[in-house]
Amino acid sequence: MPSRVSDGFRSHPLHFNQHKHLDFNSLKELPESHAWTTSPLDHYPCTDPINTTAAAAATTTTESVPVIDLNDQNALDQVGHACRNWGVFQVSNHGIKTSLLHEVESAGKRLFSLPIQQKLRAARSPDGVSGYGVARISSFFPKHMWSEGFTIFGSPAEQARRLWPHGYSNFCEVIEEYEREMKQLAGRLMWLILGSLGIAQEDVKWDGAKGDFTGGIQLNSYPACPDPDRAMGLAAHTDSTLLTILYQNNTSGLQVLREGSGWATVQPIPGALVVNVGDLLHILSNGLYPSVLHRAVVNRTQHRLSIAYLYGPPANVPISPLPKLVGPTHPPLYRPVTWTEYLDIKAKHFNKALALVRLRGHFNKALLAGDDR
Ligand SMILES: O=C(O)CCC(=O)C(=O)O
Ligand SMILES: [Fe+2]
Repeated sequence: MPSRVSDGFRSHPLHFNQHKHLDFNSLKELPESHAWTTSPLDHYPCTDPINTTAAAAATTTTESVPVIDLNDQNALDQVGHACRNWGVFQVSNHGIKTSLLHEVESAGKRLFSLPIQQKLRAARSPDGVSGYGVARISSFFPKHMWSEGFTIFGSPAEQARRLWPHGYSNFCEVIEEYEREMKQLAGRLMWLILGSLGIAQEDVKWDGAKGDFTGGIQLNSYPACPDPDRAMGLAAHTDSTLLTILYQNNTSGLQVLREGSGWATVQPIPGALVVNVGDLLHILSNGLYPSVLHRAVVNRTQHRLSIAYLYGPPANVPISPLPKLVGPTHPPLYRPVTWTEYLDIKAKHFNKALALVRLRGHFNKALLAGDDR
């Protein structure tokens, strides 16, 4: 990860010793620290206070997230429709071998099944990016989440060596291959998504780009939970990425908020990948493609694993609404912001970040003044 992107995380250290590291498998009851007083399923932030309809819906819906076959000749139109109406879709025929998906899944399982003391040897440091720990968004919520995570930006070797001093090479090989393949797929998906907005490669200038588009891997583990209705796997959030590609094992848990309808479960489809619009694509598209609010719920019997590939632009490139999408009747809604700067704002203001880079000066100041963190 380019150092300047990691600066976005480092400027707001997360103090993990405030957070409880649990040995989830040994617990027969949900501890108070993890029991959400109101149903956690009703607890979610409003991403964009200007848009209150999203915040009004707390119910669930049986509607299904679109599934798109990338080999379908109508894939471009389907992607456009899904991004505009959902901010998320599933893809099949994406070119990633099922065997690689299975390998990365078992690498994740191997990691999370280690004894807690061993995992803590690779704990993410308070101002660090990579390693084992609780979700970064934990500090914004009064209760802990029923999950553990492992973040990898850059080479996995340093962290993997701490976990398995004598046998880390297989883990690293799998992760590195997964990173390479995901980066390629993410690039392809980004141009497909932009293509669906009528944007070609020559329409976009990545000003002053130093370095490459890049990504990181977030492994998430959600152990079976003795009291799932009072627990939260991962609280509602949007991703601070251009886009995220998520592989989930055969256990459901991911839910996305469909505006006007409620929370829709993203049913796992063997071999398929979930693609969601992140905050930076929301900005590039001038709000046409919404960054989707999503969360993970847990269940009583099955362990769930998910692997997110978090894709973003070169750290120093200002991201702003694309010129082709703005005009006299469509003024730009967001100011330019680099990935590093955006991560910094998100680390400090979480769900208010997108509203804070929105071009409404007086409104943003009011938001900052009312910041309740
Ligand atoms: O586990 C999931 O399904 C969601 C994970 C997620 O949202 C994330 O890692 O940002
Ligand atoms: Fe996410």
